[in-house]
Formats: sequence, structure tokens, C-alpha cells
Amino acid sequence: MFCIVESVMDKVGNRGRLFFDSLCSFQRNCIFDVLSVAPISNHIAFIMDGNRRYAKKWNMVESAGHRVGFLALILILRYCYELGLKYETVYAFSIDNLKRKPEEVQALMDLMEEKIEGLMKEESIVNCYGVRVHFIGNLKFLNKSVMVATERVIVATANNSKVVLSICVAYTSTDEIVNTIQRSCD
Ligand SMILES: CC(C)=CCC/C(C)=C/CC/C(C)=C/COP(=O)(O)OP(=O)(O)O
Repeated sequence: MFCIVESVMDKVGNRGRLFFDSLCSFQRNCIFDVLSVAPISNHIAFIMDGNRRYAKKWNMVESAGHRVGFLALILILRYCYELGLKYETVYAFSIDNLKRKPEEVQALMDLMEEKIEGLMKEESIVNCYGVRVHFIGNLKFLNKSVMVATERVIVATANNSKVVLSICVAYTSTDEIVNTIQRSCD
């Protein structure tokens, strides 16, 4: 989708781009008007999926597919915030994902570090929409630098109160069950 839009944009130039932007904005307003009529849910969760299939389809490397997946996530989160949804949960990276090829795991760790750090920037959606960020999962499975970035974002957004974004990283139900039993035995 992004590839098609970009190649069309290259051909139509600035005026075409302006027209396309207005069309998207009009379409988005129509969708928002329709959705706003009904009660809006309080909590929505997203499972990230299809990044590698997307990369394969467009002849890209896997890590590029994950980058596009992150962009799509930010786009949909922005819509959620504009619609007034208070809680969003993202299932981003499970413990099972650690079994993937080392290069892919490393690329994902690098991407997570970059994007989590990016959430603290002035212009990020976190600051634009007053988002408090939580991380759910066994963070000790992450690379040290990613873990440090998660801790920094939690502190940096602790006073934001409009929206709560929970990012699930390094999670699986079996790990959660084992941890819970261990803690209840301690
Ligand atoms: C801070 C933050 C939220 C970062 C997100 C990083 C990121 C893009 C994580 C997604 C990783 C993942 C396993 C996606 C699922 O697609 P897949 O690889 O399973 O694709 P497939 O279904 O085509 O195999």
C-alpha cells in the first residue's frame, strides 16, 4: 500500500499530492463522522502481524517490512486518539519471536530501541496526544539497550493522563503462568 502510494506520488508531483491529501482528509472526516455516531469503545488491542509477508510481496528485506508495520501502527494509533479511545494495547514482540533468525531478532531489537527512544521526542504522538506508555512482558528477555529505553519512556510519560498505551514485548502465556506460580510460591 505505502509502495503504491509513493510511486503514484512521484508521478503526480506537488499538486497531485495536495489533491490526494485533501481526498484522504475528506475520506477520514467522513469515516470519523459515521463512527462518532455510535458509542466508542474504551479499549482496543492490536496484534502486529503480516510484516514479513508484506516485505516478501514488495521484494523488501524483512526489517523493512517491520519498519512499514511500525508506520502502520502509528497511523492507526493516531486515528484511535482522534476518535477518543482511551486505552490501546499493542502485541508487538512475543518471547516466541526470539526463536527467529538472529539477524531478524537483532534488527527488531534495533528497531524497538529506535522507536521507543523516538516516542520521547517532542513531536512524537506520545507528546501530541498526552499518552502514558506502559510495557507488559518479561523485559529481561530484551537487549539491555531496549530495556533501558523502555524504562526511560515509562518515566518520561508517567504524568501523561489522556491516553494509556500498553506495549506487550517479550510475552507468552506460558512465561506468565510460570512467573505467577513462582511468585505465589515465594
Ligand atoms: C515500539 C514498538 C511498538 C515497536 C514495534 C516493533 C515491531 C515492528 C514489532 C513487530 C514484530 C512482529 C513479530 C511482527 C509480526 O509480523 P511477522 O513478522 O510475524 O509477519 P508475518 O506474519 O508475515 O510472518
